[in-house]
Order: sequence, then structure tokens, then C-alpha cells
Amino acid sequence: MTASLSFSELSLPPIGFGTGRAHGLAGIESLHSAFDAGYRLLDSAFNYENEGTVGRAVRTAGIPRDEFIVTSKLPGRRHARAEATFTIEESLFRTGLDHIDLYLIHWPNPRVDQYVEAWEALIDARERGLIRHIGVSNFLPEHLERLETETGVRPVVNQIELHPWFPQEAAVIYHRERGIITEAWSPLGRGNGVTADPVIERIAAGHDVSPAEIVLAWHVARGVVPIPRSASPERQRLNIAAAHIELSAEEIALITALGRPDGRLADQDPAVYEEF
Ligand SMILES: NC(=O)C1=CN([C@@H]2O[C@H](COP(=O)(O)OP(=O)(O)OC[C@H]3O[C@@H](n4cnc5c(N)ncnc54)[C@H](OP(=O)(O)O)[C@@H]3O)[C@@H](O)[C@H]2O)C=CC1
Ligand SMILES: O=C(O)C(=O)[C@@H](O)[C@H](O)C(=O)CO
Repeated sequence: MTASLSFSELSLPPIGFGTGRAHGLAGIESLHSAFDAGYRLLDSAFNYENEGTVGRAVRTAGIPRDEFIVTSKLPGRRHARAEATFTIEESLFRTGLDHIDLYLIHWPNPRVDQYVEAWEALIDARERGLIRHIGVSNFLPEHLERLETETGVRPVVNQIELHPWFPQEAAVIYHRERGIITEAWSPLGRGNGVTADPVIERIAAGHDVSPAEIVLAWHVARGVVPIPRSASPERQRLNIAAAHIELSAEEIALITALGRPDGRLADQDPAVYEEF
């Protein structure tokens, strides 16, 4: 594993694990195989309805609790201050843990315009020790700036859509300059075909690895933390091992150049998209 990223008070492993579809006993089994492969950064959300599965997997892993960074996220329908507070408490109760390591606002929902009070609830919950670190997801620079201007507290993480057809160059630079860690959701493009791109296939053949591993190595090389999801123990192992693959500057640039104006997976521009 390469050195951990440490732009802020939070250090993250180079690659985390997406738990989007991990539920129930099958989810716990899948999480335990992911832990065997070495994953310690886990991405969950109130809306995934699996904070219980993730918490139980951590509690039954036989691995010291402090090795894990358990993440969850506040849904858009709970941005009002009092609702945000009890939702964070509910997230924590669902995990069965005594704290959540990283808690994010899932989407800014700018039209609703309550993300600043949601942020105040996260700050308060951090002060109460319920959560250790606070960040956001799908925030644009204007949203990040408003949080800092109105509360004086900058998010430590922004988790955004990011894959080779949507490389988010400006956001990655913006975050880096401000010490905000960029996490990449759907880092493999969630089956959108990017791993069959001829450029990525050619680079993969040169390294004798799969295209998915090259995509994950590209994220790591850009200082981005990908959180790939896989139900397959074999692919879980391959994915986390991708942190060891070294790409040349030219290979990194070739992959970044695959970005497309319409590269998003779905119509989810955070400036207008709303998710509750
Ligand atoms: N903050 C936000 O708004 C969002 C956050 N997320 C987070 O990001 C995580 C990951 O994103 P997700 O949308 O799941 O998409 P990913 O880009 O992680 O793609 C997941 C898909 O890729 C397949 N896959 C995984 N590894 C490989 C491999 N080595 N080779 C070939 N195929 C592979 C998986 O299949 P298989 O299981 O068969 O291996 C699965 O179908 C989510 O689980 C969630 O935690 C996601 C969306 C939005
Ligand atoms: O999965 C998540 O975290 C989301 O925020 C979803 O919106 C996700 O992007 C999705 O399911 C889109 O259809």
C-alpha cells in the first residue's frame, strides 16, 4: 500500500470500499472479504439503508475498531438543523458503533438552500463526539466557499463523481489547493464501458493488469481516493492492489484526456440535481 494521503487532519488509505449494495448477511460476508483484502475506509450513507450492515461487519471483524474509517452521509430530506441532528444520531445508532469516523452531507440540494444549517449540525455533532471528521459530497466550489464563509469550518473531504470519462480536473486542483481530500464515487464508471476504452486497454496490457486496475491506479496517481464497489472477493483484492501500480506521467495524461463534456453517468449536475 502506498503512503496515506494527509492533506488535512484526516488521513485516508489510498483506496476505499463502496458499500452501496451491501445489505444483510450477504453484505457482511462481502465486507469481511473486503477487510481480508485490506480495505479499512468504508463508504456508506443513510440512504443506502446499510449503516447497520456496515457497523455489524466492523464490530464482528476481529480487527481493532480504530483501524477503520467508517463513512456515512446525511440525506437531502434531512438538512433542516433539528432533523440533521437526529439523523446523525440515528445513523450512529444504526451502526452500533460509538462514533462514525467521517460524516458527509450527501448532496447540496442548492434550491432547497439548507445545506449551511446541515453543516452546522455536523459541526455540532463533531463537537459532541458522535462523529470525528466532517465533509461533503457533490459540492461545487460555490457551495464549499459558502460553508466556510458562514461557519468558518472547511470540509475535510468532498466525494464527487469522478472516472476517466468525467475526470473533474478543475475540482481536483481546487480541492488540492485548499487541503480538501477528493474522493471519487463510481470510480470505475459503474459499468459505463470506460474500462473497455482502447487507450486504457492498451495501458493495461503494457502493465499486464486489467483495465479496472489501471483506472484505480490513475485515481491514486492524481491524489484522489477512489471507493470502488465489488461483490467479488477476487476483484476486491485486485482493486485494492492497484494502489501499487505506477503509471508514467504520459499514461496519466492520456487517461485524463479521455474526459468528455457529457461524461457524467446520469443527469446529476449538483448545481441543479436534487436528491432527498
Ligand atoms: N456520494 C455519492 O453521491 C455517490 C457515492 N457512491 C459511492 O461510490 C461507490 C462506488 O460507486 P458505484 O456506483 O458502485 O460504481 P463503481 O465504479 O465502483 O462500479 C461498480 C461496478 O464495477 C464492477 N467492478 C468492480 N471491480 C471491478 C473490476 N476489477 N473489474 C470489472 N468490474 C469491476 C462491480 O461489479 P462486481 O460487484 O461484480 O465486481 C460493479 O458492477 C458506491 O458503492 C457508493 O459507496 C456512488 C454513487 C454516488
Ligand atoms: O448512490 C449514491 O450515493 C447516490 O447519491 C445516488 O444518487 C446515485 O448517484 C444513484 O443511484 C444515481 O442513480
